[in-house]
Amino acid sequence: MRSPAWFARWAGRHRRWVGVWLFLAVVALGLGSTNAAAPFLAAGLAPGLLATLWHAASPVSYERWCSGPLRRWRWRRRVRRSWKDLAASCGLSGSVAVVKRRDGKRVTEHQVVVPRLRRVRTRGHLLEVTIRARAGQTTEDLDDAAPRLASTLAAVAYRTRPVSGGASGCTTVIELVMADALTTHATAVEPEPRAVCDQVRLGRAQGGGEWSLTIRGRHTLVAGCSGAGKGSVLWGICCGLAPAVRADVVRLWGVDLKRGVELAMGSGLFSAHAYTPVDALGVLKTLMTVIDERGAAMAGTTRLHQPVVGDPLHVLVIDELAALTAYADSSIRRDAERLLSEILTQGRALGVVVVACVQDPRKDVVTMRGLFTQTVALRLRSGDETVMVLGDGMTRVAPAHRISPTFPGTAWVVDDTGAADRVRADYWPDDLIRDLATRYRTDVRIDVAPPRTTDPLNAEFGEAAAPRARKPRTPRSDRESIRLVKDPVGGGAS
Ligand SMILES: Nc1ncnc2c1ncn2[C@@H]1O[C@H](COP(=O)(O)OP(=O)(O)OP(=O)(O)O)[C@@H](O)[C@H]1O
Repeated sequence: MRSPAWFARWAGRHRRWVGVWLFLAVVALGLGSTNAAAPFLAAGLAPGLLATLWHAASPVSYERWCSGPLRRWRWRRRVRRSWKDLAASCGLSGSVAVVKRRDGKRVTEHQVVVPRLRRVRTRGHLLEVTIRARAGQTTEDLDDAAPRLASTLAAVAYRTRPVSGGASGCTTVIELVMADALTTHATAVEPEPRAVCDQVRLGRAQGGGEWSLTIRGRHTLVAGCSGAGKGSVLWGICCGLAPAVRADVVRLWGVDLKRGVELAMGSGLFSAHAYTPVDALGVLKTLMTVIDERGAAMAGTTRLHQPVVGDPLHVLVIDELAALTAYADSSIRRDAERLLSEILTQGRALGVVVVACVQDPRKDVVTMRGLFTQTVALRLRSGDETVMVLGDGMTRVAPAHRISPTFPGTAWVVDDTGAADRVRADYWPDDLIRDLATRYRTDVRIDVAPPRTTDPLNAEFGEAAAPRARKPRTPRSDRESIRLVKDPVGGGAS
């Protein structure tokens, strides 16, 4: 037997049917005078109607109303009503001298002028304030006032963006995040069974909207210290692409030098995987072959590869890039850096993209950091690391080093407009990954193990794979003879 609260919640979810219930109840009551069964029908409909009314009057709905439309209305009203005061306290107001004639005398009055408030609107947890600069003010002045406005209105975060079109040169939108939607943990849900490869949904943005990441035509670097939640971003991408993997519109290549602990869980999604440095070189070399073949086929025809069934987008997923580029054996490291740099510079347009995770984003660890075209900055250890990952001047607008360890999966990203946004990836439980990897298993398996023979094409791998033969030591020359050769003046050298 369901509880009344359950009925209330159910009725609340289906409240759009309340009109239908009302209509049917009225019809049933109307028929009641002629049809003996009608009162019973009305009695059957009445609980649903009562549940709906109860839900509408319940404290849950009142709270939802207060935290939803009412709260948003209050935010908007506060800005509109006290705009002059807000502008003055944020340093946006100024004064102009106006000369007037009073009783035949010239009087100079000082008038307070504020930038014009063009629009105030709310979207989810976002309060958007569109401001047009007053005379003598620049959009930089408006940008500088944004943190002050955010703190005056008790906003959680803020960002500014220019307005496009019209008198855009002097108009700015200040987006204030009024409530933090990212404090709650969200578990990922299975993706729609559509083969999409352009973008994948990874989680939520701080304004309450969705966070999606573009995959096609981008190389992605996911940086974050241990426990920052790189796994959520990695599996969000792999599992989001799962329907496309099954349809062979996308092929995933996995490199996990942490003994495959992470990627082996969803191995069914990967056409090829490498859990040792030597196999990783095999994966990179095979992808270079794909690039060479595609380059030859696409030359003069198209500039961006269009993935189709059988001619897919290749996504190379590397968990802990540093294991390959910094901590591997020096000969492997050298080859890996060269091959990966080539893939990063040539692969994007040819339908070969890289998604790499790294704990330590320093240049000596990830030498090709600058070749990635988009970055996701999860929790980092210092402001310097934020600059390394997101770029100069980003510590103020996208402080990834200030993300709390209690909110794993939270990251700062820079969107296509160049504005920074705080996002949180959904969590992917192991069971869901395994289940998806079984159901969307790829039929394409590529063997990438480099042959350990003397095949001239794979000579470099053979060399890297096999332990190098030690060079025989040159016998040391006699110290005396060296001294004599170096000192011809002393005579008797020959
Ligand atoms: N999106 C998320 N939401 C909530 N919790 C998460 C999220 N992502 C990860 N976590 C939690 O944080 C823990 C660490 O996550 P994860 O293993 O992905 O971190 P990592 O950055 O890959 O760390 P490492 O580099 O050490 O492997 C997970 O066990 C999980 O409990």
